[in-house]
Amino acid sequence: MGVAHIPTGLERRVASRPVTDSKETHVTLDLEGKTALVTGAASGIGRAVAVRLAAGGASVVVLDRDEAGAKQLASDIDGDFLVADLSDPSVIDTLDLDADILVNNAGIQHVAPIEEFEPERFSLIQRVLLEAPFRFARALLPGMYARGWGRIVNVSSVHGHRASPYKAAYVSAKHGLEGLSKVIALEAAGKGVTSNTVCPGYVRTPLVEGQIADQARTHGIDEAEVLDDVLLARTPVKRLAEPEEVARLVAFLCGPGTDSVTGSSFMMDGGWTAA
Ligand SMILES: NC(=O)c1ccc[n+]([C@@H]2O[C@H](COP(=O)([O-])OP(=O)(O)OC[C@H]3O[C@@H](n4cnc5c(N)ncnc54)[C@H](O)[C@@H]3O)[C@@H](O)[C@H]2O)c1
Repeated sequence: MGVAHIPTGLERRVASRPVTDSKETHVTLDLEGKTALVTGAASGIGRAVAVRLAAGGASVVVLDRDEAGAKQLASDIDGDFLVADLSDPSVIDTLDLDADILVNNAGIQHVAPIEEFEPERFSLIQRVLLEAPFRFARALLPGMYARGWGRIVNVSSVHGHRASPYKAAYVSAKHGLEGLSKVIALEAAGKGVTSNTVCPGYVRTPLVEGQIADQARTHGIDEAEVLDDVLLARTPVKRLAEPEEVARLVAFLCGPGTDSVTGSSFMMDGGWTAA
């Protein structure tokens, strides 16, 4: 995955757009005594989710393939870490897992026309984005059922609901994740366990920065044009979301008192799909 950075000038321009709702919300999360497993938590959205759940009182297990990042965050939030590469999701079955909250967040992206999309890369993206969430749910649901309480939040995407060209693997995996999340919700209904998806549009993280760089290369234009003419052109609020905004919604769905909120998808796309 590319980790190119948005050029400084551009970053300044985006940052200068006001975030009108950035004030801390006063929703208190009572997650004392709960354990949360957050995948892909060493960076971006997963990191922000792990920080927020820990602030709400949960014991957080940070899972990532990035050992240094996972270790550092676990130490910062007084949690634990697990190093696992989900490109082989069968590794999940070898871990001794138990948690009240599962946030399936780890993700990768690749942009190419179908005729140039290597099948191995297509299947890698399905494994990380779809098979791993299935295996995590399979491993954790029995414990959640036994305790009569559980929360599963799948970090999907606008692309779980609509397609863009050149993202065959990502779009199909995220559509699959939407279906998986609903099946889990139906099977878990009445057992105190919920399953939902959150569907961000564009969020300022290394993944989206890599995507900007990829698209600039594919179309032979510069990164500032990709940001303005592609990403922000689709986003009525005209700015990238911040990982912490996504984390607020994820944390709400992980909290108590939300048993009826299940089998749903929550768009967080700055108005993109409303248009
Ligand atoms: N950034 C966006 O604009 C955006 C928009 C919609 C959806 N999403 C989704 O949000 C989720 C998080 O994305 P992000 O933008 O924070 O990305 P990111 O690149 O900042 O973080 C992804 C994390 O996943 C980990 N990861 C990737 N492959 C892994 C593997 N094989 N095994 C273990 N860990 C692995 C990475 O090490 C990294 O820590 C993804 O599922 C992504 O599809 C992001």
